Amino acid sequence: MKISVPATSANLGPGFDSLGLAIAMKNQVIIRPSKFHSVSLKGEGANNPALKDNNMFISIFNDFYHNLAVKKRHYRFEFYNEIPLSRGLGSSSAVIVSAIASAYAIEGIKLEKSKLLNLALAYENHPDNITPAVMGGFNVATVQENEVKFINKSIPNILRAVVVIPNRPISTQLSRKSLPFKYSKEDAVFNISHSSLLTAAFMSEDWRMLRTASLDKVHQKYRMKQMPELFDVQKTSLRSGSLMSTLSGSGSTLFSICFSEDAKKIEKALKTKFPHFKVFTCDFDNSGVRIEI
Ligand SMILES: Nc1ncnc2c1ncn2[C@@H]1O[C@H](COP(=O)(O)OP(=O)(O)O)[C@@H](O)[C@H]1O
Ligand SMILES: N[C@@H](CCOP(=O)(O)O)C(=O)O
Repeated sequence: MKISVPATSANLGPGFDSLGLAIAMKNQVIIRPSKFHSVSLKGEGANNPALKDNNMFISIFNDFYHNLAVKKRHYRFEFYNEIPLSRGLGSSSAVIVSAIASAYAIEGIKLEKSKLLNLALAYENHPDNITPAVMGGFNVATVQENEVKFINKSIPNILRAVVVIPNRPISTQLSRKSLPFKYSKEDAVFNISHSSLLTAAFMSEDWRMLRTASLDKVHQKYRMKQMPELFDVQKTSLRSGSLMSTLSGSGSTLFSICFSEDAKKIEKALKTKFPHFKVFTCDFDNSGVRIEI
């Protein structure tokens, strides 16, 4: 059995804890029955001892498998990870979603995507990464009475993502602690109006509106201060023709959206100016979690 889950970019500027989309970069796990429990890791995190000794996937998988399995078996888990850890590309959401989906699929129990999403919420209480990880595409999500309420839309292939991944991680948990406890009414109104405009721009495919709509006063400036070079990455991307450029999740990745024909030029400008960062162009993912039995 093979499960794959896409990387995600959350917030998209003003939509803190609410907006997110999926890109065509994924983590995959192949699970086979085996005589003993065993784990192999390739790609991102392969040299991280924490992922071998105390793997978040295995512990979440066990939470569900022990309740669902009629007859417990041993498995070999082969992980092929493309999503870097703690770079703001939803690595933890991908793990949560794939672990829950795997436990159900291995027992042959059908799991609706909406139920998977609500189960994932117990492990990550903001829905902006888990929703695109499950659904793919662009998503607006909120949580009401422990349920994710969301609207999803596919992203057309006239658009590309340009991704800049710094060599330093930022932990989501710590990064959230660097944010203010209170905001002024002006900042709240600014973000509500921009987030609404950004959502309307995605829904009506008014891509020229993204540049104005993606401005934010709630989180980016506080977080980007930890890595001031990111302000320069953002400026370079916008000057080179991006439609929008925002901190991805809690960082440290800077995420830009552009018309497909502009992607190479933007990628080249960013690679030239920031040779120490990983820069690449990527498609969007409109499918979300995939299970192949
Ligand atoms: N492929 C993986 N396998 C197991 N655990 C992972 C994997 N990727 C991420 N994690 C867990 O998620 C944590 C990173 O989560 P977080 O700081 O929220 O970063 P991100 O912004 O990438 O979601 C890691 O420290 C690790 O515990
Ligand atoms: N809304 C969250 C998103 C965190 O995304 P991640 O990919 O950095 O885990 C936040 O801004 O903290």
